[in-house]
Amino acid sequence: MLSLPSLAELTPARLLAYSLAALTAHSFLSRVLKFLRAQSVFPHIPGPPSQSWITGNLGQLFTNKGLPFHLLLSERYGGIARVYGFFGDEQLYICDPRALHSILVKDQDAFDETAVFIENNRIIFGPGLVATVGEQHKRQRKAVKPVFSVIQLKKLTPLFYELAEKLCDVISKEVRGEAIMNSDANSNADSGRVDMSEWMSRIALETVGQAVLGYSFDPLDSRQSNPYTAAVKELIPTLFRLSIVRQFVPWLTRIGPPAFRRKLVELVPHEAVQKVKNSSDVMYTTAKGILESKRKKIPERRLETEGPSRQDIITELLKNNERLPESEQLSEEELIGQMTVLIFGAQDTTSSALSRVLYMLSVHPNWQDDLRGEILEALDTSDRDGRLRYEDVVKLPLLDAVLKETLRLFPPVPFVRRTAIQERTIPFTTQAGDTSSVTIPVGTTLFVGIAGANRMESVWGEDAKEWNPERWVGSRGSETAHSSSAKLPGIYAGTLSFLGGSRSCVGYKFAEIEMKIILVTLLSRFTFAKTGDTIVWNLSQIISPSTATRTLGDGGVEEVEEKKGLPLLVRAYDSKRGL
Ligand code: HEM
Repeated sequence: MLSLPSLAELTPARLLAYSLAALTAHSFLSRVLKFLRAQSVFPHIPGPPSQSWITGNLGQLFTNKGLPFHLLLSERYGGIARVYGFFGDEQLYICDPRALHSILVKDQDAFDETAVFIENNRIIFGPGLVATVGEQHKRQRKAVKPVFSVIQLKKLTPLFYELAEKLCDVISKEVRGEAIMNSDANSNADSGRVDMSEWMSRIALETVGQAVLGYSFDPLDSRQSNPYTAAVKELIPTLFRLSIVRQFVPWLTRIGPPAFRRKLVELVPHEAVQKVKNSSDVMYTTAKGILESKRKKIPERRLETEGPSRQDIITELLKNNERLPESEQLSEEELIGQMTVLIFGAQDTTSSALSRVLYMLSVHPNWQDDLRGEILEALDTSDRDGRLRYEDVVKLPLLDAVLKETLRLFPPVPFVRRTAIQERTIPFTTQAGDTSSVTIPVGTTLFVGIAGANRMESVWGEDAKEWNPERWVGSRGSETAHSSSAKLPGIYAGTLSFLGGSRSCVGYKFAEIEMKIILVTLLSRFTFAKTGDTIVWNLSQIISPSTATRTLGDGGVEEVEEKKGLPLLVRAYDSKRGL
């Protein structure tokens, strides 16, 4: 029989363990009661049936094969669909431009990041931009935004080139090595099979490491990666695997002091939880070390004059921070938080976008040829030793079109979530094209369907689901930019790929110029073609490519084995022969 402990047996640890159990049971029971009692909060909003009475549609939304389900929601149910969370909790999946304008811009103070997002990020990254809300977030944005100015990005342009050129040199070596191995085997003897997503991931981390922290994580010259690289790479997929468990983090953070919670996490016998804890520790310790070394240089005023770190973003941030009134300054922990968050926010997103561009160009060789032609012509007329100026790179029309179209159709972050912190009635357009509205009660979870919104026919026209960079070129380009009747509230080319409003991507201009310089450099030196592999794009909060191989397993059952990567046939481009 279960017996209650006597008072003397109630040690602090036991008390906390009982509190945790009581809290979880209370939350579970109140949700079950709500589920049993509830009438629909959104009876007029269509949506898919719940898959499970415990996890609703969460299993379909948070799986690495979930992207088709995300896209299906807007295709089948229009701009607003009802989906289910835990125990019948009704949530809204929103792609409608007017509704999104309310949520992200007009009524943005009424809709904030979810507690799950904030609390998880606070534990993993510390109190940086993605782990704060309200006034604290506003204060941090004010301090961080200026360090991504065009002036600062222009200063970083030589660094972007330096790293892109280094990347080309190592890829050249790899291609030559592969070509020698293939020389008597096939007709592609001068091309090599190269995993371009691996290289895009490494260049993205090295670029953000050097440009943001003034720190080299990966000299791009060996297969070895340092503990920080491994930590950053493992973090997003591991966190995505824990998506459903992470929903409970906001309750868990109410239990006991941080030291106790840390002990609890250490005791959890789960490989993924321990991986997240280790990644978080490595990122924190590295960022703290870098910040300390930069701080030491401040009194000696050596920050402006030292080697490659002279233009990095954290140095700028430290200098700006010193100039702010004390009440607006970022604390030490907030600065460490920004460092980790900037690296984390920049790496997988940029690498995903670059991989997708290279893949699309290998699927559409005509576009690849035209784009290379544009780049070579610009380089021919440039007097800058094989490099274009910031202003010239930004202006290349085909490059701009290819990047915009790829980010529109394949946004690396296909959705984010928000929670209503104040009740609001927001407008939307029904599937029949009528104007309607929906009242969103406090506590409702909303999905901002970035990928779905970026494919809405009402915004992008009948060819919304096609990859067609032409829509951004010439007169059609200005139509796309200006004359659409329904507009999305995004900061980048009217797409939601970098979101919009006060929590939009702070590094989008950085990402844009970085990606353009990497593409200019790669395309002027190589051609990219498809291999025979089947490429699948999986969701782990951020989209990434894998190869899928079908085999016949025991009993003749077909099995699919997936391996992360994007192999492409890479060949050195000879500008004289045009090959
Ligand atoms: C193709 C590349 C990128 C894409 C598609 C992208 C996309 C996004 C999106 C969708 C958000 C909103 C997240 C949310 O609300 O939950 C975001 C936020 C953010 N991004 Fe990016 N991003 C990219 C590159 C970068 C880079 C290069 C940096 C930094 C150097 C960066 C730093 C951040 C930060 C700090 C935030 C949080 C902003 C805030 O909450 O105030 N991102 N990004």
